Amino acid sequence: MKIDGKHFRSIWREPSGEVRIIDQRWLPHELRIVPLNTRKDFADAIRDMWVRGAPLIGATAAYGVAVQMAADPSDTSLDETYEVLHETRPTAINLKWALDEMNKVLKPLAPQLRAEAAFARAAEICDEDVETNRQIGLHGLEIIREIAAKKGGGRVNVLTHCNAGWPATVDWGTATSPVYHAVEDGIDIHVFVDETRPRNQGAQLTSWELISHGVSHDLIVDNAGGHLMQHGEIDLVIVGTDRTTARGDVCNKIGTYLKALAAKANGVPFYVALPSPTIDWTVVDGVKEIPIEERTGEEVTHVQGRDPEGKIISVQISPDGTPARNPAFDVTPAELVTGLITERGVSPATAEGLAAMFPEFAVQ
Ligand SMILES: CSC[C@@H](O)[C@@H](O)C(=O)COP(=O)(O)O
Repeated sequence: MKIDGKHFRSIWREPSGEVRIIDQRWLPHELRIVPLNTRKDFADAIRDMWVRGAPLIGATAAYGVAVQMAADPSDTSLDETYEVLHETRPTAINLKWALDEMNKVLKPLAPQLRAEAAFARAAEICDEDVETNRQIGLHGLEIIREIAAKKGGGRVNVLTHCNAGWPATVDWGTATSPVYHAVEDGIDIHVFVDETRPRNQGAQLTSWELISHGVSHDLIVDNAGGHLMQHGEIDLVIVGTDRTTARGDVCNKIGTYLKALAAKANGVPFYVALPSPTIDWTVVDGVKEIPIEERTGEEVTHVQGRDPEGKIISVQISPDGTPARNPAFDVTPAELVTGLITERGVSPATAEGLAAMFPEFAVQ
């Protein structure tokens, strides 16, 4: 998508061979592009959220393997790299998926052939992500078109949580892709953006990308969604996911579950946009089985923003020494999900629905 009219992906390889990312810690206030040169750079970038969002975490890990293969293509190095990158963040399954994809290609190869093959597969993973998200957008567009038609062409209001936009993927985004396609289709569409405490991905990233693309939106506090639904101001919810189970339980940014409950209580359709690498076919009960990342309490006791001089600063908002819990994700049970918007179409959030859509992956 575009920044100041120029097309960007969230990760790319320069003609010189260097892998670069947008360091998302400074958005929306500063656009900092940084190279990732070593395995440690890649691990730090994922763990400390220079990059974030399930699909982008996977793509970054793939390039991390490639860069390490250029430095040391031995079996030991390949195995260690899997471990080092895998332990950076526990919840998004795309990380493991991408590392497994890399291993599938690299393990059978002689070490001297690994670097080139690794860069080629990492580039493919990125291209596949872009196309997958484009397809998700087209399937999501059908849902939005139907709602627009029911409203006689009136404004379609979408609520979204966290950032499941293009900075969370290689391009297009998952939850935002249907929105961008709707805009292109000429549909009058408006997005309510949950700020998404504690890291404020909605306030800092979703608002930023929607402004950049001229998409009508309002930033709202996390607790406003239920009120807006009660008053008929939301037509549908679309969120992303970090891991979806074989029966359609959806793990996503903390707070998603509360939005799903409010949507159910108010008869608002609740959709989840997901590329198939986000499905963990080995897991059924999301609440019991998905590891939920616990991040530092400092993300809760402090907020980051720009001061009047334009400097990016962190401000403490609670008393000194306040203990804080910071679970980063929650699980929305499948029965609260209206549908899963995948690259192959919209599936019901059921084991049967997902297995019918992806028969080659479903565990029998
Ligand atoms: C397309 S992204 C879906 C999710 O990855 C997104 O909504 C989300 O929860 C991101 O969490 P983050 O902690 O910023 O990596």
